[in-house]
Amino acid sequence: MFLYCLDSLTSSLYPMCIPQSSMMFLPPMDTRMQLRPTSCPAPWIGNTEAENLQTQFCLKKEVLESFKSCLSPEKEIYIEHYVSGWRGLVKLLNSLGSLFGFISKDAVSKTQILMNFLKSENGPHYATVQSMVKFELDNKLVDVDKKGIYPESGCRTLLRLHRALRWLQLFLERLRTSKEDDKTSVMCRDAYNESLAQHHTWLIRKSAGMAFYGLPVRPAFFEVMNVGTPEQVVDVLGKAVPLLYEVYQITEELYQKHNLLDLP
Ligand SMILES: CCCCCCCC/C=C\CCCCCCCC(=O)N[C@@H](COP(=O)(O)O)[C@H](O)/C=C/CCCCCCCCCCCCC
Repeated sequence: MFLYCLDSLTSSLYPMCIPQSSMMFLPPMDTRMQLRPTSCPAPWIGNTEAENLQTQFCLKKEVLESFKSCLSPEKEIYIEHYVSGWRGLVKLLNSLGSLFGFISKDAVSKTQILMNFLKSENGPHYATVQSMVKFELDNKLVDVDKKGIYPESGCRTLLRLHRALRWLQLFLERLRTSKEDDKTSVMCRDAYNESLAQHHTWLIRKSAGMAFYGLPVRPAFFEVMNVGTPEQVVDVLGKAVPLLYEVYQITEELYQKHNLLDLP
């Protein structure tokens, strides 16, 4: 069945395809059709009033630039810019509607944990992923032997985002090479099954699976990215995907070297 959803950024209607069998999982129609005014953000977006104002999202400025700046010439990863890239993505996610609220909340809580470390007295140790790993390992602040004593360590928190980065990279690559009629929900689901899903519980997998049906169709999705024509979107994605892959690979190798890839 086709539903027409009000896009909170463009205030236009976009169609999304939802199978009849999934309708029972969706929020009531009045919630789905609600127009969220730009001055009335979801409550989990940012830290300050200013941050919370939902200005128009720009993929290049808010995601690509942040992930670009997060790599130092020595290939260290600056946590501040890494987090800022995720916050840009969360902004985009929030603009897609309340169906994605549970995903957005989790991403915000993870970025907040890392920001809190950065702002703490140990902040300088959290400047880069490399320095954070060294600091937490040297001071035994990580559950390397799987005890679950440090459920909010920086290493464990970043690992969750790191796994999500793999999903993002796979999803964007599918989006980049897709055709106009290809389904975003299928691209998203396939990328998810290939990456994050194996780390999630049954309930999260089912909820995520339902949420994917609420994704806008490809042309509407491209519009939300606010990059320009479909050709320009494809061009930007062509730059974003290798960049995300590089950040992912650096983290993956670092975590592998220190046996941190299975932190509970
Ligand atoms: C340029 C276009 C980009 C497309 C838009 C992308 C927007 C993505 C924004 C945020 C992505 C969400 C990142 C989610 C981080 C999830 C971390 C995680 O795995 N958390 C789980 C484990 O944490 P702990 O319990 O061990 O602390 C947690 O259980 C998860 C809860 C929420 C569900 C996460 C489902 C993730 C689905 C993949 C993202 C789908 C987004 C679809 C929108 C395009």
